[in-house]
Amino acid sequence: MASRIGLAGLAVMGQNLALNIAEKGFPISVYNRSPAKVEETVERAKAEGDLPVRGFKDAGEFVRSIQRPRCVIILVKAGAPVDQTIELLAQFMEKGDCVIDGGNEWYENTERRMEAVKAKGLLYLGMGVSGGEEGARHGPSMMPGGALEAYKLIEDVVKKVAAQVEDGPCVTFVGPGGAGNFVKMVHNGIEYGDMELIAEAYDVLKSVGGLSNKELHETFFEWNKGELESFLVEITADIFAVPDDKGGSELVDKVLDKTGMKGTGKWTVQQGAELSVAISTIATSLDLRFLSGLKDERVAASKVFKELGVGDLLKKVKVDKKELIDNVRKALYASKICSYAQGMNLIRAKSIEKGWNLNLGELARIWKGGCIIRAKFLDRIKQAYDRNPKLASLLIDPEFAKEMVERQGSWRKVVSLAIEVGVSTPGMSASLAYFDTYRRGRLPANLVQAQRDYFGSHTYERTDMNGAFHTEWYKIAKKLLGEKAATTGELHVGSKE
Ligand SMILES: NC(=O)C1=CN([C@@H]2O[C@H](COP(=O)(O)OP(=O)(O)OC[C@H]3O[C@@H](n4cnc5c(N)ncnc54)[C@H](OP(=O)(O)O)[C@@H]3O)[C@@H](O)[C@H]2O)C=CC1
Ligand SMILES: O=C(CO)[C@H](O)[C@H](O)COP(=O)(O)O
Repeated sequence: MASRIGLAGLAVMGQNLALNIAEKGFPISVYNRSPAKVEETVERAKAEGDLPVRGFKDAGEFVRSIQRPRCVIILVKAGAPVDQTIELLAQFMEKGDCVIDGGNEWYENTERRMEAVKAKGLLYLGMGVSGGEEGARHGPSMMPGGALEAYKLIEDVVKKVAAQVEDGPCVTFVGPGGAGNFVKMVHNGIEYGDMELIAEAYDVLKSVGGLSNKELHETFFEWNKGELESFLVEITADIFAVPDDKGGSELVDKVLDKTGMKGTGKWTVQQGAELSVAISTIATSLDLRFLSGLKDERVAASKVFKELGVGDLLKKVKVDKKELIDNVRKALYASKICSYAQGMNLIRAKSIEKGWNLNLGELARIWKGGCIIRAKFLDRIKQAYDRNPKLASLLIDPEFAKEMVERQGSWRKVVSLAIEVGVSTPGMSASLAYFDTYRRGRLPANLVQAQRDYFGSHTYERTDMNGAFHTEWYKIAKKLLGEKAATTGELHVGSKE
């Protein structure tokens, strides 16, 4: 009997997603470039409950083993491997069949491929999948975008395979074109932000508060019972409890402080710049990955500044641990709100640019389970956008605005304390600065505009009348201040260039 669906690419994600699909009752054919992974997957399928998985080492036999219209999920390395896999499989696919790329792909590649396969009569979906190994195996969050007609071909499968939350499966048809990949990309940008903010909370608690790994485990464990309840806080609590199997204390202390990355966070920040959307918390978390990479430089710099006395700043503070833990919890929560607000604004900006008509509330809903950023407060983010789909920013949703105001005192204390003792909290600081900038009706941007007009005749607008204005700042200042300088000798005129 023909399989309901096929999956090509049997590394971490593909292998686990294939077993998940089979376990949900959909017979599946699997294929991988290197045959060893095909055997491995089939063996796992047997061992994990005699699941209906059929392995193929020949691409043609693989495609022909699937019921028509054939749907094939591809889960290989993003970029050229996806093109090569499509080229291989498309030879055997027929009009009406559907290719679904489940990788972390650049959305424009999806749009290009969608057009390319259309010539052969094939349908195409770019479906971001989140949840890592565990999620893929037992229920990920999935973000399919492309042709609705294509989504309808796999809707029954993905709805069963996705993580299930109280208001449905964590999958939805995101939108046309590369919308699914774009949304997954921003999900990953938010993931970077969350991880950086959690790391800063850890640093403050450990470096300033002197918490042991045991205390850190207990703190994060407790936090996970409240407003911060989330997958990343949960796994952080676990990490502090894992001993080093090579001896000594906990393993986390032996992990080199250099963060790796595959690219989706960088794309998110590039898109922020492209669309003129401030995503400073997310951008800061990317910068911190760059700075973490400069391990040798940082070690050398720490010696230079220690000799000059900066390394001793920490010794000067005494903190109340309980109060610090409470303040850091509130600072982390408020910072997270800023980060999610930024990510959502980026998605909306893209949606407007591309005419995708994305539903932010529904996106928050499908992130409630299965994915890496799953968190209790996503339900409230969903509600905020359901209440007002045109909400300019999460920050001004009445519920979130109130929460930020309630936490701003603690937030400021944590950031000030960190600055005082020289422990950097760039993500929390960037979030606080974002909040403080966004909530101010008047910024010093008037001075920047005046400077631009002074040196480049770029013109400026006025607060009290319409139109573009230019002032001969230099000439006026020279005349006015030059005269004064001549008489008092106190004032000086700048130069035009
Ligand atoms: N790992 C994770 O936690 C997550 C990964 N993703 C994304 O899912 C996708 C798959 O990720 P993952 O499972 O980690 O696998 P990898 O990204 O490590 O890719 C390995 C797979 O790609 C195949 N491959 C590599 N080059 C080629 C090629 N030129 N032609 C054909 N196949 C090729 C490999 O085949 P072979 O065995 O023959 O080398 C193998 O099946 C990626 O886009 C990734 O970013 C998304 C969410 C989470
Ligand atoms: O997509 C993912 C989770 O959602 C992957 O785990 C991704 O690899 C994470 O990004 P990076 O490797 O850049 O930290």
